[in-house]
Amino acid sequence: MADASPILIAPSILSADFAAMGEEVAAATRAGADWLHIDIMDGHFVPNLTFGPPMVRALRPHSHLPFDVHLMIEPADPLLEAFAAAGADHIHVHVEGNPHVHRSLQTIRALGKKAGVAICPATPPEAVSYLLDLADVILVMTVNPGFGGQRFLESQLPKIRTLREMVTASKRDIVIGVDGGVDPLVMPLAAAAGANMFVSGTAVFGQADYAMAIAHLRQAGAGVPN
Ligand SMILES: O=C(CO)[C@@H](O)[C@H](O)COP(=O)(O)O
Ligand SMILES: [Fe+2]
Repeated sequence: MADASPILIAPSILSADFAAMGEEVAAATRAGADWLHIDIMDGHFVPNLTFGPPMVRALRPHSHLPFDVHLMIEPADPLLEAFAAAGADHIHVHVEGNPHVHRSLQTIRALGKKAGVAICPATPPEAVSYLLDLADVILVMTVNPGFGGQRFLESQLPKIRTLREMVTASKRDIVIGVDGGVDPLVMPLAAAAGANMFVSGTAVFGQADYAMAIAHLRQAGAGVPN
């Protein structure tokens, strides 16, 4: 998961134009995104519905960037193979709602993909402590999952700090991502707490100039000691 850039920006297509998704993905790619974040919602684990593997497959030709697929579905296991086959590069499974999440991560890795574990605001950081041997990414939800455009929960900053300490102690190269309400004001706070991947929907796709929006986020998080 090593990257030349210490800061990874992953625009979330949840805030893109659903009627022009292929072009939106291509535009975010041209604009300098590092990963593309794809939110999968099932109307059960979260109170909203988005799309499934066919959308991931349809978008695949529109970008060479890693597809970062955030599964807000319960259960996730029956669909891991389908998302991998559709073109997902990283697959995040929630610790909540997936009692055998360690096995889910094993499955994702066996499929040749990066394994991510996502953690909701009300879940303590210790919930991922027995997953550090497998996780490539920890995705810290900084809003309650289900919708874009919510306010960043500053209550999650101590959790990010704790997770950074846990990752350092594990001696594994695990990306810590933040997802929800990320904008240029939030960037230095989350980066200082130890995040190095930043999902942003509204602050990218809600702007007229995606390249400027991504550059602004990157700049705001750069050079922050953690
Ligand atoms: O997973 C989710 C929401 O559940 C996120 O990926 C959102 O799509 C982020 O959108 P903004 O908060 O940046 O608008
Ligand atoms: Fe997400």
